[in-house]
Amino acid sequence: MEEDKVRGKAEPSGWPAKAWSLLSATRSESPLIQCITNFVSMDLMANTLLSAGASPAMIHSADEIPDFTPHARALCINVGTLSADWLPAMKLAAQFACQSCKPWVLDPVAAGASGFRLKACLELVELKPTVIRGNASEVIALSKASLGPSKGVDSSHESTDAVEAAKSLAQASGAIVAVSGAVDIVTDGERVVGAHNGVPMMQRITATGCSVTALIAAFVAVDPLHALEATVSALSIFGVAGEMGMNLAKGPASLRMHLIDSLYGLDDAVVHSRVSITSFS
Ligand SMILES: Nc1ncnc2c1ncn2[C@@H]1O[C@H](COP(=O)(O)OP(=O)(O)O)[C@@H](O)[C@H]1O
Ligand SMILES: Cc1ncsc1CCOP(=O)(O)O
Ligand SMILES: [Mg+2]
Repeated sequence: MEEDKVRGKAEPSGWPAKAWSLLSATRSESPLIQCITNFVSMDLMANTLLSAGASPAMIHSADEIPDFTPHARALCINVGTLSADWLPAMKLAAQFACQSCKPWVLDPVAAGASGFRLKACLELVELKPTVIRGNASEVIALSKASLGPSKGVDSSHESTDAVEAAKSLAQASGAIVAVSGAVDIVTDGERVVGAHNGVPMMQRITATGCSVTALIAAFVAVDPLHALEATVSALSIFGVAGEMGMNLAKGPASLRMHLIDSLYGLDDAVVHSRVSITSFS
């Protein structure tokens, strides 16, 4: 019962306890997370989930979705290397997740880079993701339903430029919307909460954004009734792992390794001293 209280809505001063409770639950429950993701991120995403205690399955064939998706605790869909033949499976999996009352999380990689990609992302948003996590340029493109001045998968905006876009996307879609960056912003359309952890070098490793989206799926899997809290906690915990990893790293390649090791080794004391989450409204 005590655990239920801690897993509920975090009071402003209760964020570190909330984040620790969600990481602990992920370690003890080892939720099965189905990931339909891009070719670049498959390895780092699976290793991020494993190091956090979750159980990843990179299963994307439409032939397997009716049998498999209802058994997953959450689904992560990432359009990073999208092609027309993958989209039907993504939509089918989202539909199965919704029918089975399982949370699902969308990563709209490079949403504003092409008309094909933007249309696909908008169609996926129609299928009611629990959480949408992108960088600022992706969230602005999705919110305005328009192509952007695109740097491809990287952002040309700061996360703070995307607060209004995130709120309006959350209101229009019913999803929790997270914008990653120097400060990670999370909103349900009304509340706006920021996670202040992480290091700039995380942008120099491909698929850190994809991987934190999968970690969000794991945290939402263990606390589906508090998706905003789970989302901001996952972003903060991943950022703390980056900070701890940076203490040992010499550059992006060793940060990739040390980030994973740090996520695996995070303890109560480090989480309580490092998690930095504040409410903006
Ligand atoms: N300037 C920064 N300072 C600290 N952490 C950052 C910074 N930029 C990105 N991050 C972190 O790196 C991870 C990936 O975010 P981001 O680069 O925005 O995503 P994407 O790779 O999808 O563009 C997130 O955990 C985010 O918090
Ligand atoms: C480089 C690249 N190209 C297509 S998907 C991808 C990975 C993007 O990963 P992230 O959004 O986490 O930087
Ligand atoms: Mg990304």
